[in-house]
Amino acid sequence: MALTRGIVRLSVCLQSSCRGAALLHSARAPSNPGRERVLLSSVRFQHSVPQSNKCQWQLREDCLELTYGGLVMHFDYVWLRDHCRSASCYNAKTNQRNLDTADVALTIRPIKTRVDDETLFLTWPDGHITRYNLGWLARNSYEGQKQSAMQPRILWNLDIYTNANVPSASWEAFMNCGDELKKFLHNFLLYGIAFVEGVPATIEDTEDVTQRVSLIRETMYGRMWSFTSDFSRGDTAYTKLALDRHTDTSYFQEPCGIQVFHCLRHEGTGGRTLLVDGFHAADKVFKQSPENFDLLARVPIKHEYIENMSNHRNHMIGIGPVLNVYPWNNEVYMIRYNNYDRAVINTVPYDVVQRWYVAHRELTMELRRPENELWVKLKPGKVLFVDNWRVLHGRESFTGLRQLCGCYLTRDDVLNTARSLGLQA
Ligand SMILES: C[N+](C)(C)CCCC[C@H](N)C(=O)O
Ligand SMILES: O=C(O)CCC(=O)C(=O)O
Ligand SMILES: [Fe+2]
Repeated sequence: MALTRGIVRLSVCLQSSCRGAALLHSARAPSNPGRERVLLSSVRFQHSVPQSNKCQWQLREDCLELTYGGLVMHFDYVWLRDHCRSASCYNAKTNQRNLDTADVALTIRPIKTRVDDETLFLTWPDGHITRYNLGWLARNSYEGQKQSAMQPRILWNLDIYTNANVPSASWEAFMNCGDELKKFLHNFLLYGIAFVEGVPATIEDTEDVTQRVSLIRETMYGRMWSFTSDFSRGDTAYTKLALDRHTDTSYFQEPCGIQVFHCLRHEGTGGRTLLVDGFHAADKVFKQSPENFDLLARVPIKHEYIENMSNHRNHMIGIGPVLNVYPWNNEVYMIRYNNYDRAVINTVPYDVVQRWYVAHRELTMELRRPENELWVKLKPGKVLFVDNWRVLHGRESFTGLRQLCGCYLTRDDVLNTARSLGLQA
């Protein structure tokens, strides 16, 4: 009877591992190496008392299987010893591990196990007792992580973004009030773009705005940069030409996380900014052709920046797939897409190259659908933050004098600020 229940639960678990296409899961159904062992196992499930309690557990040969809150979880025994949060194993003041993991026998198993209410108690061979809150285990289990997104997002096209009526932050409130900053970051995390309005049109004031959110990521373009179409640098950005949608610094091993733009002046025509949600396009590819999604997530692609100006010489190379996904849930966390800066493809054989071009074409078609394009004219006062790991930007060609200032931000520091305000990031 208990064994039958175990099998039923396992099949539920197998199904649930395929859920969540919104996370951009790959088509490949995860294999479950534990399945056969459960079918052969004759170990009985233990119920925590009372019987009606939602927790069940059994000590299997190679792991502790725990069913709690509708989730079947498997914990390796060394893991259970290693993550002990007792005062001697873990310093709660610094949130650092004290225990030396290398001291744990790789064959360790608890000599006594019990569950009461919300706590799992494990007694180890040396008498040490580890306590785990069941909710903590559920949140920190592989099975739990697999089902949830690291970062909740709203994937958008023009309609979705327009209908959401996302407010811009207003400069005064943004600079002085934590709540306005929190709302701004909340929107930024959801949509990958956010605006602050009413900012004085100077480089200094733009810098002050960014300092509310993060440290600046200095690059070979400088800390705060300000540029016009004077071809002072060896890149198309420094001309009046149109730029198709792209992410910046794809030629860095870690592309810049966030880009800030503030148009300080424009006396002329054109020059609108184009924004496209790269994750929305990736999600479409995933749903239409998982094999293409897989290629974009696996084939390593080089991007390169070679600048040979008299006063600026740079050679940058970055390598990584177009879509970077978390392997445990296939959630996309970074898109690297810049057809201008993409370097020679020489990391895969020709037949993979052929399939990769097909996949790249499908993604490009999605990125180019007019209904996915958001066009905005940046005006003095309006500062735009773009998640450069998610939202592609471009610009219309223009005439006249156009001066744009801005900077890149360190992603870690933006997320750090968001977390410190209580946001999930
Ligand atoms: C923003 N700023 C003008 C400083 C740099 C422009 C960098 C342009 C480069 N092709 C890239 O996409 O990374
Ligand atoms: O001129 C613009 O609006 C943006 C140019 C660009 O893509 C960049 O500076 O990264
Ligand atoms: Fe750019």
